[in-house]
Amino acid sequence: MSSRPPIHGAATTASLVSATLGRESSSSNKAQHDAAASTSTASAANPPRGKRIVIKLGTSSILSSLTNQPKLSVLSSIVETCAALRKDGHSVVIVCSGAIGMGRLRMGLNEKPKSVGERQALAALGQVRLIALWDSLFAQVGISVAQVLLTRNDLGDRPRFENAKTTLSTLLSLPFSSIPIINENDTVSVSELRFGDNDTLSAIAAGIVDADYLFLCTDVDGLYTGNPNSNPNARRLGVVRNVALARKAVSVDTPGSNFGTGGMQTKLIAAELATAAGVATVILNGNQPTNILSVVARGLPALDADQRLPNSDQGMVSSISSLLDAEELSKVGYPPILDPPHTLFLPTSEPLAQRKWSLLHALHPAGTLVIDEGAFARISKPESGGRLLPAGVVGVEGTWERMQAVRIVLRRHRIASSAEATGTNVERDALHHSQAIQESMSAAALARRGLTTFIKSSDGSGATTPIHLAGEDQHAHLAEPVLTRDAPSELDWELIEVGRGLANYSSIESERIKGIKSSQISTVLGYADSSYIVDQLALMPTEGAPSAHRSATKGRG
Ligand SMILES: N[C@@H](CCC(=O)OP(=O)(O)O)C(=O)O
Repeated sequence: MSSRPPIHGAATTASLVSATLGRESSSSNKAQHDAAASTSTASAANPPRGKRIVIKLGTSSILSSLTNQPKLSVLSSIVETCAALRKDGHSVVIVCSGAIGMGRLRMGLNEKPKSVGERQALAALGQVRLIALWDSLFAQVGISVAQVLLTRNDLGDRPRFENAKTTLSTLLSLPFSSIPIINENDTVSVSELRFGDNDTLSAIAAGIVDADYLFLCTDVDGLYTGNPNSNPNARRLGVVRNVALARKAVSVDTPGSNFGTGGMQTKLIAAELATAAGVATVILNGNQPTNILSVVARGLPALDADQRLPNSDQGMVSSISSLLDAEELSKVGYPPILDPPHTLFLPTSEPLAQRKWSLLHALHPAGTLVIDEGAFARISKPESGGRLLPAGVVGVEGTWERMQAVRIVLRRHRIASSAEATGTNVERDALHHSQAIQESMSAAALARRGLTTFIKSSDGSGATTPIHLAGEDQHAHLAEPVLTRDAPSELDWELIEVGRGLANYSSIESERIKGIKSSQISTVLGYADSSYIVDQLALMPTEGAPSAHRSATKGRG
């Protein structure tokens, strides 16, 4: 992730920081690097850097489902926990739900709001109470809080994303050194522009502030394979190294709360987003917030790089367990059963750079550019520089202005998807020369993702021949492979999201320049601000992954 401004918390003490640092090694993860730097070089000139910690509090952590009243003792404990973290040099951001619940409490309503208007009105009535409560509690320990309300739209383009980042960084730095308290701006969020749950919002906030830890506080002790209240065989996951694989071990029957909108599914999505940004993510019980201190003090297991999973392996690794087992943990001096109880998701060993992570996960895409296979082959090459020419664009969907984020969706033969699914065979009756060009481009793109494309004989013998990739470069100059057979029917195509980027042209302009050469842009539009239709393009770590953003649908050609 990118560099950050220095953190100025309260005066640091040796206690928790040194306990944390002492456990960590020179493993590849960001937190460990930071910690190692702190232990070895701490001096007045180079003060130890505390952790940046995001704490997400669900409605169930704030309000009692029995009395509907604020859990004052829990809230006070959160305040004491945050004060202790800051005293030890860490900085804290809170993402707090509960505006609608507080609004219901204020207005004496037992029922959940039915209409959007009611929800928005209750959020407006409740948010003021919520922040007033926090303000008065934190004032007791001399800490200033700052209210930050965000919508998806506020993170819709790079300038607004950077604004949010600057505001949060400034709030955490001197002379402010405050605790930002973030919530979704429910009063103006409409359904398609909502985060919907604060788990996702907290993961995005953790990525924005370049956090070391994200704590997802909920009403159970961690992530269980089933509902521990009804299933005696449900067990809590300990240290998870791959969220996508862990998801498979978890039943949909995991508990959520009555008050909130999230559940374990949204926590898994949040963990996936945050760990991809290099943020260790912890699910624990919000009724014992002081447990956060112990988890931060213990630090992360000191693993070698090969014991961790890189981001690009999400969903594709079967040989390594998604969980660290007791033996692996004891080897690195880590308890096999986590006490206090929680589930720890390790950050990926190769966190995405923040620019790429924000494009893939944080910026809200305003629309879609559909590209052909030739264009996909070109943008898959490092030398493409993350830029897309208009020539390879075959479709424009949605409405956007310049510099807004857009999805890049590959339109490819449905047949090619079987290559991805099986990793081996493509059935094909015959290949015309021009089709072979297109196949080789597609095969090359798949090969760069570790997949091989084969031609399977149609004589029933089952013989397969790998597509030879040597010719790929000699065809790379072709702007658009030419098909000699009839255009495929719409059933022959499938659409799959392969990345995201920032649009250099609005959707209206993009519609006019799609499929043309860059040299023709000024003729068509009367001006040409860029030869590329998209800049700063980020491809998904593996094709179409992560699953939360996967969009594989059959569509029109
Ligand atoms: N923004 C909403 C929170 C949405 C919500 O319920 O989230 P959560 O309790 O975390 O599942 C509110 O403040 O009421």
